[in-house]
Amino acid sequence: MKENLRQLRERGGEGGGKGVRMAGSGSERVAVELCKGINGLDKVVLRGPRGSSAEVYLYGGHVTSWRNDQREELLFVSTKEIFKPPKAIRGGIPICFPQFGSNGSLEQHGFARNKFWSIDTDPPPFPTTSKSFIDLILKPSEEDMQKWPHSYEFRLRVALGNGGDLMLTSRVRNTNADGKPFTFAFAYHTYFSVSDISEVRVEGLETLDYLDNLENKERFTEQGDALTFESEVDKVYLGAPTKIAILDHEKKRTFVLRKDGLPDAVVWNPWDKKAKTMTDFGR
Ligand SMILES: O=P(O)(O)OC[C@H]1O[C@@H](O)[C@H](O)[C@@H](O)[C@@H]1O
Repeated sequence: MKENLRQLRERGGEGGGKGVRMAGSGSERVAVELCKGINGLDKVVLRGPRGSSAEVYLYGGHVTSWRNDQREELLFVSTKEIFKPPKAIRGGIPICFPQFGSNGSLEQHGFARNKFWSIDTDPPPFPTTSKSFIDLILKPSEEDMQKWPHSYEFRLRVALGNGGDLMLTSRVRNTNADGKPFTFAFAYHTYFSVSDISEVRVEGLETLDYLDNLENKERFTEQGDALTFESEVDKVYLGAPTKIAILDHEKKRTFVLRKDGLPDAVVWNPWDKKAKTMTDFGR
């Protein structure tokens, strides 16, 4: 990665950005490019060898785009999103940290999605076969420490695999001077782009217990086959398997999610009524 970043700094990329070109591919695609996004915010563009790409804003450490080899967008970002800090970006992959939802005294989903992350120039080793990846880091400011008195380093690697798969890896290190332990919650709050929601089903969560956020977090057991959507859904599935699939019949596309070290899975769809109350939510 050091080499990757050194090249990123030293070579000029396209569009006024800084980039590293795909070695030996014969193509002009830049594997990692730092450039300006909407409202001049810094973003990193990752490009795979056959057309796939991803975009990561340093604001929020937020993935805002993921395209497959056919260059189809796989993530939803609201058309009403204004990309103006300190508001969190609506869509893509918000990072929830150190709190999920309203389960604590901090703002909803914690503060990491409202912070400017940095490019991590010297991350601890983490092997990858991909050339298209970026390491970001978030450390608390003094103001953050007033709200949440723990010192940490949150490292996020976003990697685009050679087959166009997107992989996010998070590492949180306790840097408290006295070594005092702390607890935190963490989630990737991914917005997948789907067609007609009535054509979508989720496999892998059936028969699990869940906490229903629409029923005061009461615990229920999921019945029946795969999950389908007929109204607003906001459920936390407990002890979810490592593999979950989202099948979109209309688009004839399946997302296969693999997770490691994250016990639960949240399914949220605001449906039309709640979506209309969210000023930044639009297709
Ligand atoms: O609007 P936010 O803060 O990004 O949260 C989106 C949704 O996130 C879900 O996880 C919450 O359970 C919902 O209640 C919330 O509406």
